[in-house]
Amino acid sequence: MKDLTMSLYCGITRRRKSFWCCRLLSTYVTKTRYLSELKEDDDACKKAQQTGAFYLFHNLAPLLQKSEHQYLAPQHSLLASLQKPEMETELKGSFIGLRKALFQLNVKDASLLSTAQALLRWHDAHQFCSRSGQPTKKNVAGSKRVCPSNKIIYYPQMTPVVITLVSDGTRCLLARQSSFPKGMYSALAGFCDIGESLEEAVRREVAEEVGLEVERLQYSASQHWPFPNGALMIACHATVKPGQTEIQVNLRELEAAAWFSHDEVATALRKDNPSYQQQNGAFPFWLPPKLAIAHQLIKEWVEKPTCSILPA
Ligand SMILES: NC(=O)C1=CN([C@@H]2O[C@H](COP(=O)(O)OP(=O)(O)OC[C@H]3O[C@@H](n4cnc5c(N)ncnc54)[C@H](OP(=O)(O)O)[C@@H]3O)[C@@H](O)[C@H]2O)C=CC1
Ligand SMILES: [Mg+2]
Repeated sequence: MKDLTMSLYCGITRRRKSFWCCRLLSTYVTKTRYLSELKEDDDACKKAQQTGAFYLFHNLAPLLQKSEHQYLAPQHSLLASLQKPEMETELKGSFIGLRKALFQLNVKDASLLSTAQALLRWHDAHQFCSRSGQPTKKNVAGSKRVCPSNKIIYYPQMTPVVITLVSDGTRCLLARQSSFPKGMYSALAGFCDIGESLEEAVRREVAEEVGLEVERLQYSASQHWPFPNGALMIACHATVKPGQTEIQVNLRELEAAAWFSHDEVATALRKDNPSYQQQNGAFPFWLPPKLAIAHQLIKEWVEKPTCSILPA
């Protein structure tokens, strides 16, 4: 049972009724302030847990129910202690790896489960103070851990990753790693180095991976991404100078990279993930699923390939 209780993640969805202010606040502001209060106030958080809704995890795998071609993520109120098999039988579901299920969940559940898993993984990896070596203690909300001997507070950390769709004005550059599913190409991604700005990370990653110099870039959006250990994906469009488009693939990082025409990309975007192999043994070209920010970047480019981009 220890595993299950350790892995409970509190996703409180019901608002406290007694919360009021002098002026009328929007639902979003009220909810945000309530959640912020729960992070600071252990007693309020314990109280909220009595009426809150929970996702269940076991060894970082959420409890899900299979329904046709999708997974459902049921929420539960506080549960009696049960062993894993009884829990699965009782709740008519099973604990399934997030990597397997993520693309078959609705957007809200996928986002909450990814956040919950990242938080659980961080707690699991920060059981001890790196200064004193003593066990750290988590607050009730799970928003921080404190070392009782020297009072150092540890907050959950995120790793920034840049993801860039490079264009030469008419084509876009897509690449694949050998670990990607067969035939899938994506935008260039890379972890930010310590001390780097977002712009510097984009320029370095593009130079390292495909040997090109970025001339202009434009921020698009960001996304929390649960794999491999949770990252903040920061997505940008970038252009290279016309006439300086010869790719030199860094084979230590990528299996292949190539320029793709607007038509090729627009056609691939309309297709689902093809799992079949063609007669010549090759796999058809396809793109990351809708939930991935790479898909959003590529879709934006297809819809507006010549959007104005700022100097890098
Ligand atoms: N949501 C989306 O649409 C997409 C998300 N991604 C995600 O972006 C992430 C980064 O892309 P990727 O091309 O692999 O990154 P990189 O190009 O930076 O290469 C990864 C390598 O960098 C090293 N590295 C440096 N810093 C870190 C760190 N903080 N954590 C882990 N490894 C680090 C590791 O090398 P070593 O093992 O030798 O130490 C690792 O194998 C991936 O985790 C991937 O899941 C990628 C594409 C699309
Ligand atoms: Mg990379």
